[in-house]
Amino acid sequence: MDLYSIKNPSFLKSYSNQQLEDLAVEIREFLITKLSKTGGHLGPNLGVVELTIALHKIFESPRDKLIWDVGHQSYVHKILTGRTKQFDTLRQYKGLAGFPKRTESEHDVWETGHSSTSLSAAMGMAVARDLKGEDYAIVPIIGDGALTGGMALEALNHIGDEKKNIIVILNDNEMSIAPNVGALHNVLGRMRSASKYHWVKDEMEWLLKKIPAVGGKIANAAERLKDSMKYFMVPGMFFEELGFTYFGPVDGHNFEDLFENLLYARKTDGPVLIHVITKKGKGYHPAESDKVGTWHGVGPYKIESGETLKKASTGPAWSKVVSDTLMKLARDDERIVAITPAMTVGSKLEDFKKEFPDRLFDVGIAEQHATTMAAGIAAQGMKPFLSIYSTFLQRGYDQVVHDVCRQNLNVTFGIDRAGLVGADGETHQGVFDIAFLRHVPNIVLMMPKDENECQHMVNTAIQYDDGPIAIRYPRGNALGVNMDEELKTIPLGSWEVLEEGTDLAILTFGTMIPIAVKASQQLKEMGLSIRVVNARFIKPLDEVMLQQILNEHIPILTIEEHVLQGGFGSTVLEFIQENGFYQQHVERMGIPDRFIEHGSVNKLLEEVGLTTENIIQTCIQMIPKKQQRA
Ligand SMILES: Cc1ncc(C[n+]2csc(CCOP(=O)(O)OP(=O)(O)O)c2C)c(N)n1
Ligand SMILES: CC(=O)[C@@H](O)[C@H](O)COP(=O)(O)O
Ligand SMILES: [Mg+2]
Repeated sequence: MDLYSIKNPSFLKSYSNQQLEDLAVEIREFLITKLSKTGGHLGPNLGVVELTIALHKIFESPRDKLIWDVGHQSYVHKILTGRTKQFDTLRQYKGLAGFPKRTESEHDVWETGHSSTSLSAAMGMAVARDLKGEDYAIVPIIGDGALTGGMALEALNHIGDEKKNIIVILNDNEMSIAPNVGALHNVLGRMRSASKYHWVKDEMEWLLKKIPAVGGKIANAAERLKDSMKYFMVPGMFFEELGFTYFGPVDGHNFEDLFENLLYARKTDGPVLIHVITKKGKGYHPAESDKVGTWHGVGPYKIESGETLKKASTGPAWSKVVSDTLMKLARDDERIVAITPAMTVGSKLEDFKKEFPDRLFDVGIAEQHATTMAAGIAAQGMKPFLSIYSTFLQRGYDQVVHDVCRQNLNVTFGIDRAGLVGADGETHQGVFDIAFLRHVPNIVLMMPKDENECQHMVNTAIQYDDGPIAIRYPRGNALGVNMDEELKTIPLGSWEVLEEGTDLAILTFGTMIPIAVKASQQLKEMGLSIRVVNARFIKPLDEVMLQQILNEHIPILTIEEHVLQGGFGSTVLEFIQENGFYQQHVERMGIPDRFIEHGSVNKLLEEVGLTTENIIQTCIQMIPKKQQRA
């Protein structure tokens, strides 16, 4: 099959199993080759090649609804639905998205990116289908990692009770990003080793009923016996007890096994859960043998060796600066405990885990639990450090407000991936956390300009015992500046002037500092004197310095790699209004009121106007002409 000729999955109906096997080989080769150039979620997609083919053979997408949980494993689905030729642009600006996208295809019936939403979406679609009297299959595909997400369990609870016709495909590869964790993972482990429960049950009934006269009575007795046998034969009665008909374990790389179970499930009334066993990274040795999670999401690599092609980086990964500093502090401070919701690898906490195995907790994809657990740890006088991506902290918002800040507990938030993240696109941009945190009483919120200030901020947070405190830092690598030997504490709410200036003051922080300084230096050559202030504390503001600037009656420009609505600039505007500076000229630069799609961070910064050139133009427009002539 020429993958580029695929327009839709209908061709699969006429394919023999051998042809499907050949197709699977072709798709694997395609993925390994293409992603060696573009990068992407190679491991997850290599694991679902046969499963995706089987689903599109048995079901009629888009009439039947395939819902991909997280959606990082939807590349095969995208190939089978006519998007092969777009893979050269995978996760690139205006290119093919790395997750399902409704504007890309009618087969993408639900958009994902954040984990554990598929079952709730499926239930919603089932409610609508049944109320409208329509008839089609609804098939969420959820991984064993995503199943540890709280909302997945909320949905299972509801679906099982409402008895909706939904066919849940549990794609169990024993991996989240890293090896999966949790009691549910252990239950699945017992299920994986169980024999095929349903075939044993049905074959036995069929045989018993064949015995003339007596058989019927024995069959009834056996029925009662069978139900009690269930408890022995299906250790994972977990799903049956929740109201699902459980099928499994099914070999997710065996078409016959997949077809039998999918066809059986399709004619079964009520909710069904098919427990499919797959191998993450199947077909590419480096990914298949990955025990850490390196091949979950990768950059470009050499196919032969599996060696990833490292981009020239300036400084260390921001996440590593944070975790190394935390390790240094943890050696002398036994109060410190690190928590991650399933992102040990991404947050560079492997070394912390090695050195302090009893003081690192990977709670699974459970951000709400992680946040309130941190509160519980702090309530007992310890110092929890919750390392959590900005975008995933959105899941724990109520826990931040209700459990951490309201009780004023000493939780430190390491808000990783703060700012534009790039290739993962709009579901992952870390551009809302200032807006959803700064208005919460008791929280301190800061962002370092470089890795040296970052290590001091981690220290400042650990030494701070007056309530919750958050450091936000970006994805990728720091600037490559020198690191002080000794850790310092930074006075809370203290900003610093980086460039002196008398015509206009730029207030900014974090990743925007370099372009603000560059703009100021270029404007200086044009005769304009632009102050650049490192407003490294977003809450509390440095009210003394801000008051001084306001008393100079010079224009103020705030710049942030964060949404404008409710961001840092809004905080400055509120202060100005509350302090009666009604004539103050303020302009704000930041991310506009829309979702920012995937692409390189530099390209996205350009798209939203966060560039040196745009800062220069904005400053020129803000400074009165006469002043410029002076
Ligand atoms: C709410 C949320 N938290 C964390 C993540 C990061 N994440 C993406 S995929 C993944 C692991 C998913 O494991 P699983 O569902 O088993 O899929 P697999 O990669 O094994 O196919 C995680 C933790 C996310 N996308 N959403
Ligand atoms: C699909 C998903 O949510 C994760 O795999 C995410 O893509 C990881 O992001 P980083 O690459 O920034 O760790
Ligand atoms: Mg998994």
